[in-house]
Amino acid sequence: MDLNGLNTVQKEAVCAVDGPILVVAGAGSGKTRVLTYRIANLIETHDIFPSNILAITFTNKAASEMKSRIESLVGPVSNQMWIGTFHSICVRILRRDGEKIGYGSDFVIYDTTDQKSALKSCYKELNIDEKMTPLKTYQFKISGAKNDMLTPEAYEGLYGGDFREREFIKLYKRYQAKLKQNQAMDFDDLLLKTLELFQKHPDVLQMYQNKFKFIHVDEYQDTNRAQYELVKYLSGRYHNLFVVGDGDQSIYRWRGADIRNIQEFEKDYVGAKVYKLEQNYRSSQNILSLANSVIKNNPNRRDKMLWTDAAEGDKIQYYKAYDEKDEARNVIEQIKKQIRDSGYSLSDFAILYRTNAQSRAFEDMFMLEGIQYKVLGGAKFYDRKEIKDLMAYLKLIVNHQDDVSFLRVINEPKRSLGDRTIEKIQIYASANQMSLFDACGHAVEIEGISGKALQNIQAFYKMISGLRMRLESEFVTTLYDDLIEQSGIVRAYELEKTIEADGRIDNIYEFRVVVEEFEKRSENPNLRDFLAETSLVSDQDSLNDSDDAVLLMTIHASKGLEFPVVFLVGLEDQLFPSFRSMDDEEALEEERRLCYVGITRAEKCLHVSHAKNRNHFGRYEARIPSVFLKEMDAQLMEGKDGMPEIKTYGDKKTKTISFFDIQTPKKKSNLRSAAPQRVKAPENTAEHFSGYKAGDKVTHKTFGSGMVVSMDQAKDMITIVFDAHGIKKLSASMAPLKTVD
Ligand SMILES: Nc1ncnc2c1ncn2[C@@H]1O[C@H](COP(=O)(O)OP(=O)(O)OP(=O)(O)O)[C@@H](O)[C@H]1O
Ligand SMILES: [Mg+2]
Repeated sequence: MDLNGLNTVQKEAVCAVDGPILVVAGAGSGKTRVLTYRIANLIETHDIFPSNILAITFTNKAASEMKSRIESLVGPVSNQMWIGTFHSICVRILRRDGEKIGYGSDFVIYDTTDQKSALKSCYKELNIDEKMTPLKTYQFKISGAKNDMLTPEAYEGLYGGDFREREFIKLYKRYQAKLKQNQAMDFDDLLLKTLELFQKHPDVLQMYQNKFKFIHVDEYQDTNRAQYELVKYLSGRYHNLFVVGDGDQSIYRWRGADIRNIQEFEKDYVGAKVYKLEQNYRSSQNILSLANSVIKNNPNRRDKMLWTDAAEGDKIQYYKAYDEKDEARNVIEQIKKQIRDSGYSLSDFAILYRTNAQSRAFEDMFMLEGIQYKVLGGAKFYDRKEIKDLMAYLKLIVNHQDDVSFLRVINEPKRSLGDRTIEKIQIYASANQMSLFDACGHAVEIEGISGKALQNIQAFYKMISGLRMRLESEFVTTLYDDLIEQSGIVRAYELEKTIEADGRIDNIYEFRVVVEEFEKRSENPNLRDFLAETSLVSDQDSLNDSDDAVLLMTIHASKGLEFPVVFLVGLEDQLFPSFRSMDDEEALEEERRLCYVGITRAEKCLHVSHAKNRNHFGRYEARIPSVFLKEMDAQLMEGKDGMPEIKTYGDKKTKTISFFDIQTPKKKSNLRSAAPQRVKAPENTAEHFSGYKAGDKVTHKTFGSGMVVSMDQAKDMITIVFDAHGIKKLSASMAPLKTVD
């Protein structure tokens, strides 16, 4: 096997075969690359069967990237290997063997929204007031208990105490019972139930221990207790466990991740070999030094040497914005400038922020300018109402027991069924111990349901049962098409005749593309697997590599990824670090690690910014720059737009001057340029404009056909009136426009 793409230590780690192995190293040092090569090497050089290999990654995207890299190294035999996230591996195990602990292979997976609806009905049944205890509070508490592997009973044993704890325990028990009754599991359950299966059925565990002779885990620093145990169980026989990670990038403490798992690996796995990688291949020297100037403020960390062969590179670009709109405006100006001056394309840029809500200011500005962008995670595709509805339909087709999905779609689109009618179905179902859907099969017997309501319920029952009968024999796309047709969901939106409804119809067809793609890539496509896969779509997964668009995502979602140019925005106290962490030392350290992750995503160029004012939940507030910004080594940075240039102060004597000490300079003459720096129009802009003139007919990728109204060369702006979307001002050089003859 060709190991030329590796340095000496990387090679040693790749070639180590037996026993527990830990690779610890800073960001961008090739940990994921080593893990990938090692798997290929096991197959190629040591003739290990791919079916004896397990690789656990942090996101589905990382899994599919690894799959294709391994496939390119060893060919299609790689298909027999298990690669996936903890959750998807557990789904696979439970689909095969879950019946031993009382789950049919058709169990459904509840995402956070389903989880909330289930909780909501538990609240109702137990008379818990949502105003006193928001759903989120107990949802979080349940997840916390599960991450610590505490069942309701175990939790009760530990914290039986006061009224609120007793209320919580009651709720936790009811919630678990409800899930069981619906043949459903939430994300945390997937891990717990797998562990339960292994504990109760040693023969099943043994089978998997024998199968997975070689086990790999990427991003090991972010494993929680349950994940740690799972790995421990699976590797219990052969002890061939290969994990890679970086303590400085542990950013999921709030989800129960325990940094000690990596710190104590050598104790947990006796005889473990440890490799440390020190060369960074991702970032320029300036970016690395900046990352170090921040992370070194965390006490209790192992200091790592991280160096690079790469040149110093560009200075870090700093921008103090007036408010969040100005921050977004600056980002777009910089993107345009770098595209013109340095030949980058849109997909080379990523905007990273602390909270999802920050994306809006950027989205608005991108839309205004007609620049393609993509938001990873957040309230995008899979969170949309119509997609949730369709998922619920599909879930109900697969699993009739699923009351949560039933309630979501029974009256969607409207079937003239009032709350009273639904209540009657609920009463009948619970009296006869059947699911709500099954109760619909007995609708004639239900007191008080007759006429139109009865007909509609029966039609609904017939439709879902009919689709279910064809589950095994039909293409998933055919089922999907028939569902749309028979449920009347599109027709109902068509009747609304609003732009919003049109958008929803578009999404429903967009979702069909998702189904179709699934069908193309799976060996044995079926609806159950489709649902399992889509329920697990994590933040990173809506990313489609081929599209040329600027990427927007939270720093959490950017883990493991890399981009030529990164904008780290919103560096303000209370936002980043988040307000929750301000008085909690450990939480603040976690935020600092998050900042380290953000900085180290950048390859060539990093921009950091903060706003002096920000609209925060509808209030306009003055903001204080982030403590992390103060920690960043000022000498590596370059100011802009009215800010003093940091470089001017970069002589040796003033080396320790903090970035913020120099914001109000005494001597003006020290400033290199205090005047706002205008982006110089590049030589060839005229050509862009000479391409268009007022009256030209054009087409735009998103807005369709339209006519040029006017142009402003200095601002790189072109105004177009679109047939279907009205007047838009777009960037002349970047908007995806074509002239029509
Ligand atoms: N020996 C090498 N020669 C050339 N490029 C390398 C080498 N090792 C790693 N790289 C490249 O460096 C970049 C970072 O590697 P990789 O993503 O594996 O790092 P990582 O340690 O997993 O980072 P992170 O901590 O962010 O997950 C990738 O583009 C990878 O292809
Ligand atoms: Mg990695």
